[in-house]
Amino acid sequence: MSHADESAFDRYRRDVTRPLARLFREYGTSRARWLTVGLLANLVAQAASLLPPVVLGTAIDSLFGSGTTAYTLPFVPQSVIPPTAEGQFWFSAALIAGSFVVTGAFTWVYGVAANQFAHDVMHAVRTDSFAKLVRLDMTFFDDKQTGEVMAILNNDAGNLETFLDNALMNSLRLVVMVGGIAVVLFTLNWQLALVTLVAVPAIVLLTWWFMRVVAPRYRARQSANAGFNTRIENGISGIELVKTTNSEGYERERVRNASRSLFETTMSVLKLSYFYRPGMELLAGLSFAATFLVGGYWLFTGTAPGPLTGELAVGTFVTFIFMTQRFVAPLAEVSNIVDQVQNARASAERVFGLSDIPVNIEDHDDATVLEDPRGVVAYENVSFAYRDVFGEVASDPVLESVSFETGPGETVAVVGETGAGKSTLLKLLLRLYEPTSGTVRLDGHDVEDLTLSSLRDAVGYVSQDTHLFDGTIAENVRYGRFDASDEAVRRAAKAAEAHAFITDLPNGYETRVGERGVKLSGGQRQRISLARAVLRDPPVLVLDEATSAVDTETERAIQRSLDRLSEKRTTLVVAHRLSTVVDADEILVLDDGRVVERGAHDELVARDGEYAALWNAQTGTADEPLSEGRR
Ligand SMILES: Nc1ncnc2c1ncn2[C@@H]1O[C@H](COP(=O)(O)OP(=O)(O)OP(=O)(O)O)[C@@H](O)[C@H]1O
Repeated sequence: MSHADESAFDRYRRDVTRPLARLFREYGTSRARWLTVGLLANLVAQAASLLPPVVLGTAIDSLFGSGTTAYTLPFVPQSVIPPTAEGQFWFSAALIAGSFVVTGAFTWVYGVAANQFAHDVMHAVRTDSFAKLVRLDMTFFDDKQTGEVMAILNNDAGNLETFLDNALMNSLRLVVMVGGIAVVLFTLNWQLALVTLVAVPAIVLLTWWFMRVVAPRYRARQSANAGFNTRIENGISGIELVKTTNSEGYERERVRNASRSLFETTMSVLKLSYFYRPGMELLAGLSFAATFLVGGYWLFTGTAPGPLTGELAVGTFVTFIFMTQRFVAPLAEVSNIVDQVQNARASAERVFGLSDIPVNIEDHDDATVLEDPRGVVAYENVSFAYRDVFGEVASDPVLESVSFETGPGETVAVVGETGAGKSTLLKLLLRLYEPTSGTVRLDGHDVEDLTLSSLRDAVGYVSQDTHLFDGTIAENVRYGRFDASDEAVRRAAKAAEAHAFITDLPNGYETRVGERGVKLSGGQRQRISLARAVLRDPPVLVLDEATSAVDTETERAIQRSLDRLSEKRTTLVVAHRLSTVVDADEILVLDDGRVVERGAHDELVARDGEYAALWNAQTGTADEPLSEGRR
């Protein structure tokens, strides 16, 4: 049974190095303008917000009360400061108001730029991930890890966005705040600054420890989340089976287990946060208390405490107190930032894990575009075994040395017991999988040497699983030939014996099907799929049990129109109902991946072998000795 812990993502994700750096490299550099504007605006906004406490401190010492100290501001040339006390007062007021205006304006700029950057990156990540997804080999989808895929496109993209939008800007704010405050405080009074900032190394150490310990726990939580999604997705898509087999309890239990694992992994992250968050707040608070204690004592007694020397002005102390408070708020945010960074790291690993899964079935560099395909199909000694996503053989041989040839106007039917390899044989022509040995040719070209689009354009394929997209009937028939005219859609539907039932629907061809529309029967769905293939007017038609769900009469009608259609076409069919293949030019009887008999219907019946037994069983014409001989 597949489980999120063993998925293809995990294998490739493990090898992703420095995922966040890669995110910037692959997505950030081309959008560097927004990022730079955002970062610079953030820098200016934060720097401006540090000004008011400094101005206040200076004003207290030089303008208010008995203040006699000269009016000076760090980094401000004396020449721009007015000479009179009144001028200095208005200057201070203007600086304070101005700094708020600058902070407001630049916060707006940085908000716009950061949002633009983050959402643009996310848009690219989402679309790239989906583009990669549809390129992946079928083997990937055979694993049914769709829940995990959805998690990448939803959760992971969201986590990265929070990181790019929030965490990135908040960490810059933190660096500017702590760095800017440190510079100002050291300029004002380096001794008291040492007291205020003594907690910083401890804060750095605590954060470093937290990030190291929490990282694997985040990864486990993300895996558990994906596993939970997969579980839900599987349960819902198989709901009919769940109900008809009374398995609601079983499914509930499986979802409960997946949810418990999500709960436990989340708690294991939170348990660490319980220590980290209060630890940070405590350290930041201690730094505030130490500043108040040492600075307050210094002012109160008028002498520098302990080894400290010199004087402390009241205004400087006020600036220190304000600044220390400014410094507590961003520090308390560190835990959020760490949270977002860890989430984003795990998400980026998964996004790049997906992007690193190799695609084996794609156009070779020198692939040929098949022009004017005729439809000559040849299988030469084709053997095949299914492989897993990692390219390792995952099944016993499914096909062994199968050879046949066919061309325009001919029909080859493949029959045999269930699991004999019939569908697999047809899928190799579309290069959904590649043979382990031997060659499949179309018009003399190895299908592996053709471009996938020209190959698949030349082959109309109706599979056992008929899929209809949410949309109108006409849109569904048109799928793959999006520019087909209404008239062409009707003609195709008529050929597939679908026209009559479609026109009976409330809105005819414009009736919506799927999630929000009319539900169709299995036979109706098959006929729409068939119309879709017919509309594409390909030289090769591959029909895998394409009429198995329609009644015999409709099947005959379809057969007649297909016969007309297949006059110039090459047709490969898989059918369980042998009555539909009696007219085939050649019938291949597959048994356990080998062609055990081949020939036209009459020859095969006369040969009295495997095919004759199947035929007799289906038509009920078996005479006793034959059927006994078969047993
Ligand atoms: N995606 C897959 N991965 C691994 N094994 C597979 C896969 N699809 C099919 N098989 C195996 O390959 C064998 C042939 O399957 P295939 O679907 O070709 O048989 P079939 O003759 O078309 O059967 P049916 O008549 O039931 O449709 C089976 O044993 C099946 O279990």
